[in-house]
Amino acid sequence: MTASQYATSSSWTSFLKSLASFTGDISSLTAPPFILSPVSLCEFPKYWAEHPDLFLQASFINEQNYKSYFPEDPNICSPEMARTLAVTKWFISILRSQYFSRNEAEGSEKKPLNPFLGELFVGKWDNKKNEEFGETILLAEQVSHHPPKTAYSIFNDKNDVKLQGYSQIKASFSKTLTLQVKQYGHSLLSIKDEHYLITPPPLHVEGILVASPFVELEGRSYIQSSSGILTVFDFSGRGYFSGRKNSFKARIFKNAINFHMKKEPVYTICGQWSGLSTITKNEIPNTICNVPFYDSNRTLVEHLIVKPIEEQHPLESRNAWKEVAEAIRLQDFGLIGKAKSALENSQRALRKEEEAKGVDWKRRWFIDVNYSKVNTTNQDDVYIKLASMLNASMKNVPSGTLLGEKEDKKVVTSSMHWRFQRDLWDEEKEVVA
Ligand SMILES: CCC(=O)OC[C@H](C)CC[C@H]1O[C@H]2C[C@H]3[C@@H]4CC=C5C[C@@H](O)CC[C@]5(C)[C@H]4CC[C@]3(C)[C@H]2[C@@H]1C
Repeated sequence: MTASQYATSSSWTSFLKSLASFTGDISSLTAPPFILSPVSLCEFPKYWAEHPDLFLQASFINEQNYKSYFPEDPNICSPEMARTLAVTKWFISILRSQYFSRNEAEGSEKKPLNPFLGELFVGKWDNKKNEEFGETILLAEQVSHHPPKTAYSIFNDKNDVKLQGYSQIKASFSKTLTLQVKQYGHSLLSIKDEHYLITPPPLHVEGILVASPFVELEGRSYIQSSSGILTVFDFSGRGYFSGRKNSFKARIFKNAINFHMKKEPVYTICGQWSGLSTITKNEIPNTICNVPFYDSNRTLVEHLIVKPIEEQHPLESRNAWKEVAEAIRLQDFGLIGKAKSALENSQRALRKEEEAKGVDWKRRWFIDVNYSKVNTTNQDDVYIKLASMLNASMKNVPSGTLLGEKEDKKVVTSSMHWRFQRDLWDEEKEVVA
C-alpha cells in the first residue's frame, strides 16, 4: 500500500480519532501495524556511535598534531578548539542516525516498541579494519518504565573515550496532529581528561495526518566543553527562516560568557544535518568562509554487532521481543496483540511479586544520582562543573534549560540523573556484549 492508501485506510482514521484522547503516554496508543517498528526504543542509544571514526577522532588530537586535523583553518587556535570541532562534526554525523534512519530503513518514522523495565541492549563496534580504534562497547538499560527512561553507556577503553547519558521524552499533540516532543536527560562525553556536556534538542513529528511521519528538530542543543569552549546548535526545518528541512546553525564560542554576552563566535557551521554543512571563521583572521565541513550523505553508517538472538540473555531486547517483532514483520495484527500482551502480562506479574515482597526492581549498570543532595560547589563532579559553566539548570527540566528560563522557574524540585557505574559492568556475570 502507498502512504496515501494508508492515510485513508479505516485503521489509520480510527487511530487518528484515538489521538484526541491522548494523555501523553505514547504506549497507551494502539497504532495500526504498518506504523509499528519491530525495534525497541531501548536500541536507540546505538545511534550515538554509528560513525566509529568520528566518535574517536578527538582522542587522536593533541598539542603536536592539532593543526593537521583542520587544514581548512591554518590559524586554528588550539588543540582544544580542534577537539571541539571534531566533537561537533561527530554530533552532526549522528543526528541523521538518531532522527532519520527509520525513514531510510523502514520508509517512514515508526512507533518503536515500548521497552519493559530492566530491558537490556548490548552490542559493539569491533573496528577490525582500524587497529588503532580498538573495540567500542554499547550498553543500554531501561531504567524506568513509567515514565520510560533509557540509560546508556558507550565506551572505547583503548582510546579512553566514554559517552554516558539517559533519555526521556514528554510528548503532546498539536491541533494539526503534529507530535511535539520535549527531550529530558543529557549525555556526558569524556575524551581522556576532557569532558563535554551534551543536551539533546526538542523535536516534532510531522506527517502523522498523512500516515507518513518524519522527525524535524527545533530549538537548541548545547555542547559545553571542560576547556570552556561552547558549541550552540540552533535547529529549524521547512517553514522556518531557512525554509529547508533539517537545517541547523552551530556557533562555536571561546566560552559560555561570550555566548551569553552575544559576542561573536569563533566559527559558524550551517547547513542541513541530513546533508551538507559548511564552516565560516568569524573571528579574525577570517581565513575560511563557507568551506565544506561535513556531508552526511557521503559517509555510510556502521551498524554495531549484536549477538545472535539464541546467545542473548532473556532480558536482551531482541530476544525478549522476538515474537512481537516477528508478528510486526508479518503485519499480523492479531499475533502482534497476543505476543505483546504475553510480554506485558509477565511484566505485570513481576511487578506484583516485587510489590508483595516490598522490593524494587534492581537496576543493573546504572544508579539514579540525586543532585539536589550533592554539594553543588563540588567541581570534581563533571556534570556540576559543566552545567555551571553553561549556566544550565540541573533540575529534571527539558534538556538545555538554562537557569532563569521559563522551564527552570516552574515548580520542579527534583534533580535526579542516571549515571553509569563501570564496576557494575565489570562484575557482570550473565550478559556479554
Ligand atoms: C504517538 C502516536 C504515534 O504512535 O504516532 C506514530 C508515529 C510514528 C510518530 C510517533 C513516534 O515517532 C518516533 C520518533 C521517536 C524519537 C526519535 C529519536 C529519538 C532520539 C533518541 O536519542 C531518544 C529517543 C527519540 C527522541 C525518539 C523518541 C520516540 C519517538 C518520538 C517516536 C514516537 C512515538
